[in-house]
Amino acid sequence: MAGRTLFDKIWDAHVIRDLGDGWALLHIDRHLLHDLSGPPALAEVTARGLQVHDPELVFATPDHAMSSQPGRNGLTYAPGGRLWTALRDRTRAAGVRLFDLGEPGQGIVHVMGPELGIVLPGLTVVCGDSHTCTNGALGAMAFGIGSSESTHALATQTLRQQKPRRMRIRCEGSLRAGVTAKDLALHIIGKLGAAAGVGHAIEYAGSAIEAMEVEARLTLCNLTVELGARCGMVAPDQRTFDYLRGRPLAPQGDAFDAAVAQWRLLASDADAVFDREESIDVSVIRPTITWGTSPEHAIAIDDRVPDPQAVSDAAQRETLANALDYMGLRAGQPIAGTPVDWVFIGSCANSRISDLRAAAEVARGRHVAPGVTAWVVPGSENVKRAAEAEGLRELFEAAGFAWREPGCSMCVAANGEQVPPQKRSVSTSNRNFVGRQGPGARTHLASPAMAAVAAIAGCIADVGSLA
Ligand SMILES: CC(C)[C@H](C(=O)O)[C@@H](O)C(=O)O
Ligand code: SF4
Repeated sequence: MAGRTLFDKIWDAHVIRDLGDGWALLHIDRHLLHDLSGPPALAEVTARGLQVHDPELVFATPDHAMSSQPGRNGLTYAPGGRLWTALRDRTRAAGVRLFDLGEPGQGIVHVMGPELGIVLPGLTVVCGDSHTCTNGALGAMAFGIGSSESTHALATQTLRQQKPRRMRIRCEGSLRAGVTAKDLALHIIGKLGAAAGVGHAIEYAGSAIEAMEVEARLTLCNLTVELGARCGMVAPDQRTFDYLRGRPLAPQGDAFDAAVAQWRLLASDADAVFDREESIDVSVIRPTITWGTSPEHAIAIDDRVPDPQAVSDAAQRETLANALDYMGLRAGQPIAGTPVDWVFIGSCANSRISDLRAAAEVARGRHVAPGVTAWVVPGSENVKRAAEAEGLRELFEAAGFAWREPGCSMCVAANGEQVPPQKRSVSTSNRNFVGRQGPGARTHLASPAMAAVAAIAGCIADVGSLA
């Protein structure tokens, strides 16, 4: 028998029944709920006269529609208040554990799952949210699902799924100073295109991944859905085990060591065959930022925005021209030096403690440029408390950044916090779609260090360019 990939091994271990044609009924180990997708799925279970099958495998937290205003509660943003109340009522009725506002554990769902040890190697993890792929960084098979799937999973703890093709992206070499997992992710999407992963589960491998801290792997896997793949993963290794040891919901003591022995077996076999293989030399990557309205519109900081006239395909030419127009940029202009109005440091892509430290390193002893509004929104209550304990809040506030409460905030503007029309934002989030941060808002995706540099410089600028 040919060797198996990491994905194959987890898939095989969860098949309850082979349904033919590549379809199978899978056992689901963890189901995460947030304030937008959780309440309707829970309501539908009840409406059908069903019950949550395994409430102890389901975990909930409010994140999307919650105000990030200091001192907020669930009602501060009124439309979110209805969702907050529904999530509280329905999780309580179903016996599902809720990590509520102000409690350790609350946060962006894809930040709190790994942080609490809810997500573990080898598990199947679902959530009604496309960035569930983030969790694959721990060696889990994690993917976003739709609302009827969420209802199905709540009622049965199973899901009917079609096995995706397997793709491996080998990342070899060393990242240059100032180049992060975010730059790598944007570089990969820019190079392969936003549809490269459609129909595939992606495994990131190679020396650059082995050298990468777990939080950086979470960032990389987070952007997998922007490659079109539902699932991105990294084989669990010693870094993973060290990250997970002692997490409150991970196995403890001897049980943890026994689990590690099993987790070590999950890595793809040396003779495993992937349907597609890509190779990236990470040593050539420069700090990377998007110029347009798709994550694939990624360029190096010292590049120029493209000229649509140089593109032969008419449809592609129009897409680029529209993106330039929306973004208020001129064909061929250097991206560096473009003035910015807003900076958002947050989102499930980049709001963990290592992200905040990277931004703080830039902000230390400097000040946000006049006319720039800069926010730091920690990814979770635990990240917020850890950052405050090490003085990052004071550091950011002294530098003129606003320090906010944890949640999705301006990543998707579902809590009413928006970048104003035609204003330009550098954001550490993962989507720069038209209107993503508010109607007419212009979003440039970048790393935390790049975002902090933009806040200080008042324009898009290279990391390390500050005096
Ligand atoms: C609102 C939610 C369902 C959505 C998602 O699925 O990803 C959001 O988190 C996003 O990032 O666009
Ligand atoms: S932070 Fe942004 S990308 Fe992540 S779950 Fe929230 S809205 Fe989606």
